[in-house]
Amino acid sequence: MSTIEIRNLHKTYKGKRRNQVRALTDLNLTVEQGEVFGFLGPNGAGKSTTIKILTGQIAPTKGLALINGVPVTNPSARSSLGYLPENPAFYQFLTAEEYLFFVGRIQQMDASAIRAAAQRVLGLLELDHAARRPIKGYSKGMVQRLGLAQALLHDPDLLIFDEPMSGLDPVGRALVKKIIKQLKQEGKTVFFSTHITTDVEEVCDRVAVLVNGRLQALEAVDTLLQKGIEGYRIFGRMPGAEASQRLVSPSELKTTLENLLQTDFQVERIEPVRQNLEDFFLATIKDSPNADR
Ligand SMILES: Nc1ncnc2c1ncn2[C@@H]1O[C@H](COP(=O)(O)OP(=O)(O)OP(=O)(O)O)[C@@H](O)[C@H]1O
Repeated sequence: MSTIEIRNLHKTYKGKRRNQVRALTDLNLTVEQGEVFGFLGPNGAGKSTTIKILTGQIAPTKGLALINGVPVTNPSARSSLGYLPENPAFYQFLTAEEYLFFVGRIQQMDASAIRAAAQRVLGLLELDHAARRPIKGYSKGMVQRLGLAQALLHDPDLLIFDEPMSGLDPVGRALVKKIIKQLKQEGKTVFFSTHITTDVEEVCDRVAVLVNGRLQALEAVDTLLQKGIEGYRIFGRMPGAEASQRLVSPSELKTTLENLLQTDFQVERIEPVRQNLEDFFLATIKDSPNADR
């Protein structure tokens, strides 16, 4: 059974004066246990809409979403779910410690479990120094990190993060990526939306690209990077000579190496020259027939 299953999902928002917005059209995808899954798409692609459906906040117009086989309309689907919304907002007058206590109570944790878990997540998100300060004095990055802390508090098996790196500086982004990798090592499933391709490239097993509410691509990140290989750079030197390098196409690699082995050229290393995920993402959006952002 898949951890997340999305079947033929459609969502149309009804605007004023019959202005309808079609946010999702026939979306199908599954996320398996232990996967880190990147949900990539430009602004307005339908990422938050999908996440709001998965977390039971809005209903789809048509189709079905399941968590561990349970329809998301059933609250028990969310029993082991940690969720970070796109723009987390908190009671400004509470301290982080107080807020986490409030969240822990909602998760039906007892006081001593909340205290231990709060200490753990505040440490993980590097907020321990500010734990007793009112949230109103927090920077944007601290608010985002508190959003992640509350999602992790009850140690859920599935994490759904809507743009987890949003508003974070490079140090904060690196910290969140490290946490996502740790979650994977613990066997957790992570589904997160973003429009930043490097975040996906560094931490995700698979990526789905959504454009104007339609799934345009769904691939393993490794496969994508492998597919994007445009050539190889061979580094080496002739005895006593300066180091040199040459660029060959994938089809030329074998013969070039065979020819080099007939000479005294010493091959020092071979590096693939490839498109990155950003190139793939931009090409996917460009090729999309309905890219009218
Ligand atoms: N409550 C709503 N009422 C009407 N239209 C909406 C509503 N929420 C979202 N939309 C529209 O649905 C489409 C998808 O929006 P959504 O927020 O899901 O995209 P997104 O991929 O999360 O975008 P972003 O990266 O900018 O957050 C957009 O055209 C948006 O304007």
